[in-house]
Amino acid sequence: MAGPPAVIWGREVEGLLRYRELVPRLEEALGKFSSRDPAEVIQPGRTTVPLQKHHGFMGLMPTYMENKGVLCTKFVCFYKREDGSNLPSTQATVVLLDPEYGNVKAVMDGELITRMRTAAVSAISAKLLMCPEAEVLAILGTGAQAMSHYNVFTEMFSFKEVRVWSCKGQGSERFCRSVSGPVTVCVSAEEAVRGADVIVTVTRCTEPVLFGQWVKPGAHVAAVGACRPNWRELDDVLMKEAVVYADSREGALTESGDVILSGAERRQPCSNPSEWEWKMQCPAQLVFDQWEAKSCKS
Ligand SMILES: NC(=O)c1ccc[n+]([C@@H]2O[C@H](COP(=O)([O-])OP(=O)(O)OC[C@H]3O[C@@H](n4cnc5c(N)ncnc54)[C@H](O)[C@@H]3O)[C@@H](O)[C@H]2O)c1
Ligand SMILES: O=C(O)[C@@H]1CCCCN1
Repeated sequence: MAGPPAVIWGREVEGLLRYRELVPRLEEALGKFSSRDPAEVIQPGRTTVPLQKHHGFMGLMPTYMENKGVLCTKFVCFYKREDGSNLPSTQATVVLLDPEYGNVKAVMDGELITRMRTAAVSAISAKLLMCPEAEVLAILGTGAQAMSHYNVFTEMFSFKEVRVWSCKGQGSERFCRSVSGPVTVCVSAEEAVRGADVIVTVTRCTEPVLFGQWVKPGAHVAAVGACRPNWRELDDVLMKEAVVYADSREGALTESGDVILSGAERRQPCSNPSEWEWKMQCPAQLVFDQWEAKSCKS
């Protein structure tokens, strides 16, 4: 008889997760996911339940890695809070099961896991796609994802300048206090992104905040925030000019408002997966991925 599950919460998760270990594991797992070998990763598109009364959604994100013996799911609730409340916009729990018996082995606080996993995957996309001489990073948004993106991007790369912008300056002060390096706070999204080599969009907005006319050719954009089919962060111009990469084609075509609503041309996947579902990853033990659209303005 299996014992009760381990509960790994809050500070304990914080003490265990390090980008230097997480990033290579994610690279490996996303590569396996792209291979489409069911013994490596089975990860159906997530099921999303609207929580209309609370302006939110619950997503169920199961994954099985047979070869690794990892069976797990994440439950994530995310909200579009308009009331100025301080409640978090994302809460998550990760449940790890024994694939042979089905018993729960561990229950983990998924909030930090979500923050770090998402940012790590964006950083991996930059590692593979950004121009090697990239000097300027711009982050649109100043919330939880903005901070985790700042942390992993500055740990993995040497930018000369990091700029940040948020709607009405919300959270900029807290952002500057919380991160450990220099930041330039910009008064407009345009000011932040003009001339930037890498742009991360991590806002909760539902209309475009990043416009193609501001983005310099060759810039790499990690578009993270618009994770519902009717939410946007990038405008049609940028989407149509960009080469778009996603870790899951199905996910992007089901959940990415930027992909779905822009009418951007879709190429069929080709025999070389790196051209479409490239060597992107999705986590291993911490498996619970979804889509994440990345574009690289050509
Ligand atoms: N793709 C993924 O895997 C993934 C993972 C986690 C979170 N997300 C999404 O990323 C987004 C950011 O997540 P978070 O946890 O940092 O949220 P957060 O609430 O901590 O921060 C949101 C930021 O967006 C800004 N903002 C809100 N409304 C805006 C608007 N209309 N225009 C411009 N900026 C606006 C806020 O000022 C804040 O800086 C959310 O939409 C979330 O659902 C996606
Ligand atoms: O997959 C996730 O963890 C995120 C949480 C927030 C909404 C979008 N998806």
